Amino acid sequence: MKKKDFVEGLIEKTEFPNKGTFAFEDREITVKGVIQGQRIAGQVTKLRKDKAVARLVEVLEPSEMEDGIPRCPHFGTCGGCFYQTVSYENQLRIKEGQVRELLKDYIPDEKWEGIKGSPKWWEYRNKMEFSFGDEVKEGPLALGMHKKNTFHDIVNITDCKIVDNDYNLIVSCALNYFSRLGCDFYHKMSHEGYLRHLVIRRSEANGDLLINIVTTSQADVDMKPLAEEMLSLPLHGSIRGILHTMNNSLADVVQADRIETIYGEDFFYEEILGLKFKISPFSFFQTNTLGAEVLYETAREYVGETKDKVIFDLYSGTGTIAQMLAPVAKKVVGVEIVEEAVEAARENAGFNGLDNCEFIAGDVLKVIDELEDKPDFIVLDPPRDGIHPKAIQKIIDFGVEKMVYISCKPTSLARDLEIFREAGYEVERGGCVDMFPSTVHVETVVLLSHKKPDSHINVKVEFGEGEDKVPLKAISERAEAYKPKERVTYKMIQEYIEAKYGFKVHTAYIAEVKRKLGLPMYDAPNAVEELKQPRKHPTPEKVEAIKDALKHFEVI
Ligand SMILES: C[S@@+](CC[C@H](N)C(=O)[O-])C[C@H]1O[C@@H](n2cnc3c(N)ncnc32)[C@H](O)[C@@H]1O
Repeated sequence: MKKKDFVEGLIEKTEFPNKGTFAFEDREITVKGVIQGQRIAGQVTKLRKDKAVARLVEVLEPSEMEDGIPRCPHFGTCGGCFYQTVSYENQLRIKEGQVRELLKDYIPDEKWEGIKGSPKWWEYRNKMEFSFGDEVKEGPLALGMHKKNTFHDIVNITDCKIVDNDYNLIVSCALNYFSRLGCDFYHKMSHEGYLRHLVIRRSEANGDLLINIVTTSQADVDMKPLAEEMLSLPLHGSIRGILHTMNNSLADVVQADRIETIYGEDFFYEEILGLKFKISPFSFFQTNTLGAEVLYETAREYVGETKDKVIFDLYSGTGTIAQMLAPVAKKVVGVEIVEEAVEAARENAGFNGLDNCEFIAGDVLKVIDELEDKPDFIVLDPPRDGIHPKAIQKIIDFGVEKMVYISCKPTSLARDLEIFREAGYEVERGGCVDMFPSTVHVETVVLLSHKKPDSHINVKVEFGEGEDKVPLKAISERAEAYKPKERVTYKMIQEYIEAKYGFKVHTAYIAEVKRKLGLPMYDAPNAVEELKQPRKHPTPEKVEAIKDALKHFEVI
């Protein structure tokens, strides 16, 4: 086999999010963007001894899991949905299987509680970010989603099925307006051009819409006529506000240098589990409102009894979880990095009549050191990349008995669970909630609990000389033998090695040698370092020196 060769095979299994493998000649071939059971053709891009990586060229035969016709005319070209040909039941089966496989070392079968589906499979999104660009290089202006497997090309969206049709009408209206005016889109490479994104948010509770047109300030276009055209569209819902955000940053993210309200207000209201939330243009809110109710109910069940407890809601967004728990807790403290979301959370707590919530703006990693309260319980709901390893260590240092971790990326969760496990936490309950039908994404919720002894036994003894009595001398001898040894730190090992061998060893190397020897890792803050440098390994000379130090300190 050579690079660029064409290979063919039946996808035997896939791992999250959609990476499949099949056997070809004597190699295991990995290919992205496939479904278990598909027969595919690929082209080899990387070659190793008994493995290869291929790029998907064509799906030759569908999988047995694919029993539907895609609803959306953009399916296949648009980079948004992936599973439209798969029945919803099978989508859940695939996602659950992938998460189970990924977390099998952390969640035993008896602790796994399955996957819960989204109440709505279509038109479920309450927010969509469309991008301006072109469908082909130098082509006419386009507005829609990124094409599958590309960063630059856009597919015009006219009939997206995972949003309400109001979104499609607004997108077409904006595209027509800017095309008529001959406006150019912002080119990421040259940083020239005007139009960047169109972000639409919609309340599931009442259909209200908030429209945000994001541009650079490289042109001066009158947005009022566009607002009037949008307001005359035959929409199901009513437009609550139309905003124009100026963003001149080089990064391809929706953020604001300046926001102008063209029409109405710069917020709208959403309802979840009977609570009301004010949502502003830049604050995080779960994108599937009804799915979020299922997620939050699952989390609430995992949290359990909250009476008289101080709860930390870390990565709190607009404070949804905090406010759901506050009515039956002593106090809830939310920490969130987006200030606007924190302001909204405070305001929301006011609407909902809650006076035992405190919301703090800042990075969890830093704010955590300044918190005055001590938590009895912690809820974690970090962004996709998971929790900063140093923040995990600080969270562990609170020493709470239980935590709930909600994750929107199971690979990040698996990485973080390793650190929690090393600190003595194990998963007591775990399951998935699907908030993103037709896409590869899925939420996972786990309840972490600090390990306790399995059981206690009571033994009655009498001390002294004579039958059935335990002599005091024997006790003192035994106590000497069982006296806990001095805790051997990484620093002690490093100093020993430097003094004896004259070189330094990284804590990550010590951790690696300890792990290979099967030693307990509860005391390993260096897991952090290890994550940062996953590819480096100690030389045999350093391994021997570390083992020697471990023997010296009677660790082995
Ligand atoms: C997955 S969302 C969860 C929000 C909220 N729990 C909810 O359900 O709506 C993650 C949140 O973490 C916030 N965030 C990201 N990095 C952060 C950090 N370092 N410190 C605090 N908040 C952060 C994001 O702004 C976002 O609101």
